[in-house]
Amino acid sequence: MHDSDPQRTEGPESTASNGVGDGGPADLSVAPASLPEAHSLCLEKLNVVAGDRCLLRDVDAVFPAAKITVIVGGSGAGKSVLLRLLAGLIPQNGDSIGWSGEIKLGGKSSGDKPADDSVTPVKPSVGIVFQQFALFDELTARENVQFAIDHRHRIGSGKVQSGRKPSWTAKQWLEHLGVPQRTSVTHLSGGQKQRLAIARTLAASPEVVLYDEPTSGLDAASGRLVAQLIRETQEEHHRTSVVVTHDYETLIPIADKVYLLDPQAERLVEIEKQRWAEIPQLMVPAQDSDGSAGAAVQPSWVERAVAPMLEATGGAIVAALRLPLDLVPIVPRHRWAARFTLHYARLVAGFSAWVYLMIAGLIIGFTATYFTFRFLPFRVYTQPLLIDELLASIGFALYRVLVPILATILVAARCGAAVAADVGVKQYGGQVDAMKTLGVSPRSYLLLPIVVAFVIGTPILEWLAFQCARSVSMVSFAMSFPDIGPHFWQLHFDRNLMTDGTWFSIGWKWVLLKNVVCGLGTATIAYYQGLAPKRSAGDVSRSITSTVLWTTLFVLVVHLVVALSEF
Ligand SMILES: Nc1ncnc2c1ncn2[C@@H]1O[C@H](COP(=O)(O)OP(=O)(O)OP(=O)(O)O)[C@@H](O)[C@H]1O
Repeated sequence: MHDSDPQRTEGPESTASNGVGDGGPADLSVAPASLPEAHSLCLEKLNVVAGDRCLLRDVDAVFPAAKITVIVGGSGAGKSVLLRLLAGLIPQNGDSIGWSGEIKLGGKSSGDKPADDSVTPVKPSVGIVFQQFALFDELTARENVQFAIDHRHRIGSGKVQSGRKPSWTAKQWLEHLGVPQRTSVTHLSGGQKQRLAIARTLAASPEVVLYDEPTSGLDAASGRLVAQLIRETQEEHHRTSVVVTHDYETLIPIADKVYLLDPQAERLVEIEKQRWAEIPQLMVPAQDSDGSAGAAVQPSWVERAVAPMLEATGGAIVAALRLPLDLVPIVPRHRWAARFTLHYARLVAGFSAWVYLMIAGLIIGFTATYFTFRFLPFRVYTQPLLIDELLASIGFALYRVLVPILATILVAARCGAAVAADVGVKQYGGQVDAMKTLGVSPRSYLLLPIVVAFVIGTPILEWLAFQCARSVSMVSFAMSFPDIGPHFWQLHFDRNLMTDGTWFSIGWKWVLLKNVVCGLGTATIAYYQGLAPKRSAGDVSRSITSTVLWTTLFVLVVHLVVALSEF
C-alpha cells in the first residue's frame, strides 16, 4: 500500500503550479513546447492469445486524441497484457503471448472515429506509468526525469516525432508535479514516486500515455487524488491517455470514454456514458481456458526434468554466440553509459569486494606457505635441501593457478549474484520495460556496463588478492624461519615469475587471459539470467541461484582448459 503524500493532502490543485521542490522557482506558466499534437490510437482486428487463453478476438477500438479512455475489467481479464501490448513490449510472436492485427495512430481530431484517410501508419510513441512505478533506484528523482528527456527522440518513429523543440527541464517537471529534486528515489513516499513516474513519462513527450492500475493498493482518498492528478495532467498536456483498471469507482469519474474488457466475449465493449452506472454488474470474472486457443499438452516428467536443463544450456550457448553482436557499442548517450558503468563497477569491485578478495588472498597465501613447510616429510633432512625450490614452487602456484582460481570463483559467485539480482529486480520491477519504452535497448546501459565492470574489475580484484597472498606468505615464512629472513624468501618466491628483474613478467598473459575470459563469461551469464522474464520474486531468486551455479562452473571449465593449454 502506498502512503499518501503530505504535499498532496491540501488538494491536488496545489501541485499544478506551486513550484514545490528544492530548486528555485521556474516559469511554469506555459505547457512544454515539445509536446507533439495528440493523435488517437486505433486497434484494428486485434487478436491476443496468452498461454492457452484467447484474451481478445478481432477487436476494433479507438482511443480518442487528447482524451482519457478507461479500460475496466475484472481480475485476469487481460488488462496488463493489453497495456504491455500497446506499449510495444510484447513481440508479435512471443514465447507465451502472441498477437495479430494493427495498432495505429489515428487523426488529430478529438472525435471518436478518425476519417480512414487520416490514419497514420507509424509506430505510436507510447509512454507508460507503471503500476510499480519502475523508477531507477540508483538515480535521483531529477536524474530519472533527465534520463527520459535525454532519450525522448528515440521513442516512436517517423513523422510525428519530427520538429520537436526543447521543452521543460527535469527541474521544471519536478517542480510542476511537486517532487523533491535530489532525493534518492528510495526515500520518496508512494505518492511522490507516482508523480515522479508521471513526470518521467511525460518528459519523454509520448503521443500516448498509458496508466497501469494507477490506484491499485491506495486507500480511497489517495486513489481520488491520483485520479485527479491524471485528469489535471491530461488537461494541461493534452495527451491521449489510456488507463487500465479494475477500480472503476475511482477512475470512471475522470473518463471521457470507457471500454469494458469482457473476458467471455473476448472483446473490448464500449460502454455509453448513460450506462456507466451499470459497470459493476457488467464486469464478469475471467474463466479458465476452454483450450480453444491451442490445446496445452501436459509434458511428461522426463520432459519436465530435461527441458529446463536443455533450455538453460541452449540459452547459454546462444548468449555466448550472440555476445560479440550484443556488445557492439550502440550507446545512445555516453553520459548515461558512464553513469550505469559506475553503478555496476561499484557492485562488482566496490569496497566490500576488496575486503572479500583480500581475506581470500591472505588465507591462501598463509596456508600455501605455512603448511608446505610445516608438514614437510623428514623435515630435518629435507628442509635445507628443498627450501629454495619449495618457495619458488609456492610463488609459481599462487601466481599462476591458486589465486586466479580462487579469485575468479569468488568474483563469479559474489559479483555474479549481485549483478543478476540487480538486473533481475530491474526486469521484475519494470525498469527494463521503462528503458524499452524510451527506445533504449537494455544492452546499451546494462550489458555493456556490466561487461566493462567485470572485464576491468576481475583482474584488479585478482591482483589485489595475489598481493595479499604474497605479503602474508612472506610474513609467514619470516616468522617460521627467523634466521633465514625475508630477503631469501623474496629471492626464491619470485624466481619463476620474473625475467630480468621485471615483476611477474612470466605468464602474465595467461593470468590476464583467465581473468578476462572469466569476467566476460560471468558478466554475460549474470546479465542474461537477470534479464530472463520474471513473473514473481521467486523467479528473481532462482535466477540468482542459477547465476552462481553457471558462473562457477564456467570459471572451473575456463581454468581447466587454460591449464591444459598453459602447462
Ligand atoms: N507472460 C504470460 N504468459 C502466459 N500467460 C500470461 C502471461 N501474462 C499474463 N498471462 C495470462 O493472461 C491472462 C491475463 O493476465 P493479465 O495479467 O493481463 O490480467 P489482468 O486483467 O491484468 O489481471 P489483474 O487485474 O488481476 O492483474 C491471465 O490468464 C494470465 O495468466
